[in-house]
Amino acid sequence: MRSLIKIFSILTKEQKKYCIGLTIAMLIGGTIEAVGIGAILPLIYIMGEPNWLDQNKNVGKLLEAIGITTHSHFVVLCALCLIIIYIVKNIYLGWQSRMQINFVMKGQTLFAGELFKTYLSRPYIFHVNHNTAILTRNVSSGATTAFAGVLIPALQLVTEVVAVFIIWVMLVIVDAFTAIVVAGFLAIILWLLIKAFRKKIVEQGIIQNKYAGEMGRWINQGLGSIKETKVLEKEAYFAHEYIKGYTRFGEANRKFSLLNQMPRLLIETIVVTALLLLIIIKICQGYNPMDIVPLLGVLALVAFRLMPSANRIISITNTIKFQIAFFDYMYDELCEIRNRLESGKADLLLAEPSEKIPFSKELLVDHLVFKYPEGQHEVLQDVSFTVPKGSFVGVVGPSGAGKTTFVDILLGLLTPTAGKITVDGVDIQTNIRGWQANLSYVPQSIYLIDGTIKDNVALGVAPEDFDEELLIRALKMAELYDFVEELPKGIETMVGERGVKLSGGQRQRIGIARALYYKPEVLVLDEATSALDNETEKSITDTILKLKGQITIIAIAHRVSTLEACDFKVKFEAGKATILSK
Ligand SMILES: Nc1ncnc2c1ncn2[C@@H]1O[C@H](COP(=O)(O)OP(=O)(O)OP(=O)(O)O)[C@@H](O)[C@H]1O
Repeated sequence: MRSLIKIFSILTKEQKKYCIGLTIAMLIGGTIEAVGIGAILPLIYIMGEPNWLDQNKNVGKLLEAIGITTHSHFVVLCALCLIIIYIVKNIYLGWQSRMQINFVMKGQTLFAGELFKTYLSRPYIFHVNHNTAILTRNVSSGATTAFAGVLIPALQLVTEVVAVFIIWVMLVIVDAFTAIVVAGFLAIILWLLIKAFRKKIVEQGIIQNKYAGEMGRWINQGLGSIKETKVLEKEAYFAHEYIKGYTRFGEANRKFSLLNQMPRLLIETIVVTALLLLIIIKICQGYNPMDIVPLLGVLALVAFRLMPSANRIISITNTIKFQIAFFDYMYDELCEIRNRLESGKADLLLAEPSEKIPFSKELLVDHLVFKYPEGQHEVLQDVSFTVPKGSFVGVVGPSGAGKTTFVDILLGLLTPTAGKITVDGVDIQTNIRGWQANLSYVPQSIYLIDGTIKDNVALGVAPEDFDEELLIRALKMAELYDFVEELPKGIETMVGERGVKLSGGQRQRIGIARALYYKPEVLVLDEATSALDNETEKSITDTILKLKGQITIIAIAHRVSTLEACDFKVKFEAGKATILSK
């Protein structure tokens, strides 16, 4: 019940309405199902009673009116009615399944998309602290678990309980006392079994969930660094770690499947044993076996009608319990999505590019302090300097000095612990998107999508906004144009996953072309030319320098040649920054 309320609470108002409609449809479906099962009994009864029409004169008269006078004709009529009941029942159940599948698929698609949006929009520091494999698992399985793993089983549980109740009422009509005693007996067994297995099943759900993430992590790590994996001959290591995770994952699934089978076998054993014990006791008490046949017949009928439903109830309850750990883990995020969808703010999450913050004078780094949430000490301590618009600033310093951290703050990815960066007096933190609209960034390692050169340079640009002239200009500036021109497919050449079909230097130059395509006001380079040979590096630096004065360049670099033309250098060391004139 708690799960049902919880799962219901993640739905939007519209989904709740649909869900209530679906529940009603499922209840009707359950009733029709029960009626379908029950309807066979009267047919069998009538077939065994050749004098039925004589005993029920009123019905007989009615049937006469439609030309049915013999018992055989009456049986044929009943059979035809049953055929119609079954056809109608199954058409209805087919329609109900369609409704159910539509609801699940639409809900899953909506929530999975929103979950991906949620993660994309989380601050950079969230991604620093979260493993991508876990986020991938959440996006791909979170919504499926909520809808197909918990919500639908919960609705099935409700309908199953109602169907059982209807079957039970029908059995009460046949033999009230026996139906009540057997149902009470089955209910106690059911309750005891659900209680006995609950803890173990939840435990296995937690384990399965944990190792699903672990497996993803080892796949990413092994395949993501395939070169190192091969050269260091670590194939066996990654395979072993993955298999270790999969074994635990498989073990949890195996235990769950076993635990899920147990109740069915136990119920059957208990019910059959109880019936047979009853025979033995009655015979020991001196009853004639023939005398106990009628009682046993009814008992067996009640027990065997209710047993499959009892099994289904346990199986559905167990499935929910198995999934509930992951659902609970995802609950807050799913609620957050619901709130966003209901407030109509879903589209604001991935906002359109904002208006640029005007940048006409200077960029001021003002007493900047930064400490990583899980870091031991301040990486930046009271860093201050000014970058006039149009200047070229070199950022230098030993490894681990905080250069990338500074750049990440400048890019609006990290929030300073204290101090600020202002653009013409406006704190960038007050309008990060507006500030980012001025920026282009070339990181140390470029991430290329598995698309064409054009897709990678004009990344995310809609076909109607694509500007070929800008692309050619950017390729020329990044010293890539000649290379691309020689390719049979030119800018339509596929680069392979993460650009595996290109050299390191070509990948780097695509990154530079990508940054230049957007005609930024501020170009931030983090070791952007370090993968290039001296000649190409010089020629790209010269091209970029032609932009000097028009755009502001902030470049982390180690090579003296890259920094030759800079206006001044900022040296980071032990958290402090000092200005070095060229
Ligand atoms: N997520 C993090 N949590 C805690 N500490 C971190 C985190 N990321 C970086 N650091 C620490 O912050 C310090 C500065 O790192 P940063 O990457 O900014 O240095 P860097 O000057 O760019 O080095 P390099 O030239 O080697 O790239 C390092 O001591 C690093 O260990």
